[in-house]
Amino acid sequence: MTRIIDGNEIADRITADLEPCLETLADAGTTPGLATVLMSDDGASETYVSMKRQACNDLGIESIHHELDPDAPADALFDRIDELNDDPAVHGILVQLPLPDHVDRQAVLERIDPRKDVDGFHPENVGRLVTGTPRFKPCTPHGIQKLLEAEGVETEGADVVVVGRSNIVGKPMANLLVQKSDTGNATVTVCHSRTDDLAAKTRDADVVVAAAGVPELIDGSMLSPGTTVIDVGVNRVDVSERRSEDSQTSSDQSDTEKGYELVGDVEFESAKEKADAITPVPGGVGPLTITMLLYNTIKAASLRADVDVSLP
Ligand SMILES: NC(=O)C1=CN([C@@H]2O[C@H](COP(=O)(O)OP(=O)(O)OC[C@H]3O[C@@H](n4cnc5c(N)ncnc54)[C@H](OP(=O)(O)O)[C@@H]3O)[C@@H](O)[C@H]2O)C=CC1
Ligand SMILES: Nc1nc(=O)c2c([nH]1)NC[C@@H]1CN(c3ccc(C(=O)N[C@@H](CCC(=O)O)C(=O)O)cc3)C=[N+]21
Repeated sequence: MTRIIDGNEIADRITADLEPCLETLADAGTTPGLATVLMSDDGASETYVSMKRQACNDLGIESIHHELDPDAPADALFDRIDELNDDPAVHGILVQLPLPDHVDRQAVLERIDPRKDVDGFHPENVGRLVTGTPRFKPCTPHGIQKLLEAEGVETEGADVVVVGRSNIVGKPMANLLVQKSDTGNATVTVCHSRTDDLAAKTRDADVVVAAAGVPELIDGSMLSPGTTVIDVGVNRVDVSERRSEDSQTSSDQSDTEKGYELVGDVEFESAKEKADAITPVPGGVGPLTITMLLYNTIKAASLRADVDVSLP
């Protein structure tokens, strides 16, 4: 029987394990604060930021939110980051991506104080990760590690294919999996848009991590029996478009109301037939990303307060 991995359940368990860490910090007089910065009108970005803020409020992390007009000059964002870097109530800073075209994304990520960089995107934190001395592990790959661990999926000696080489998912995922550690020790192949014969690579894998941002790129014909499939993709696909191309698609009422449906990078129905275990979209990797953001914010606060909180 194929296991459908319940990301919400695993995320809830880790979140519950974070509660005592917050109590330890409270005893030391610290309430962690996460600043979110949104410079976009994009509906998906607004949704993700509000989910992050809600998760902070639910756990007892202070959420401090800033919005900038997408047409504002890049300097307005740099100035805001400088203020947040200097604000003692702020332990973590998350600038929601993507940013408008006129803003240099890498310059923005480098402007964030690396000790407040709870995304783990600053070059200092990337360097630490690659050299095996991580401070903040990027939330999505870290969440995937937690998910594999919770499901008892052994990475040591496993052939893992990561589809995607972005700085936010694919590359840090590959870096974590090759580390000499209990949750690493995998043999990793990183695929991307110039990869020749992707299906041959994924068919040879014990674990496939799909993070290409291409709806249903990976289907069952590209997988061997027994594979663990981790679907990172969260793609909004127009409901009417999808209905006309596939009359079998079952969309619920809420999809119709929203006008879009969430689709992963994996074609779930055919992949499920081959996989040993598979994450759904929604309800797979996404909830873990948010939980690991809370984790990193607590870590940032504990490093600053110099208090050992025994993170899970
Ligand atoms: N669940 C979660 O928590 C999160 C989900 N996401 C989702 O994950 C997906 C990936 O995000 P992100 O990494 O930011 O995306 P990017 O667009 O930054 O990167 C996509 C990567 O996939 C590669 N790629 C694109 N098309 C193909 C193809 N046909 N075959 C093989 N590789 C391909 C690209 O190759 P190349 O480098 O050659 O262009 C690139 O390396 C998106 O759907 C995003 O919404 C992202 C973050 C968190
Ligand atoms: N600085 C920065 N850091 C990020 O970590 C970051 C970012 N920018 N920009 C965009 C991507 C995407 N991302 C997601 C997080 C959670 C879900 C998530 O929880 N998804 C739910 C469904 C959400 C819905 O209903 O729309 C799920 O999969 O179950 C999805 C996507 C973080 N990202």
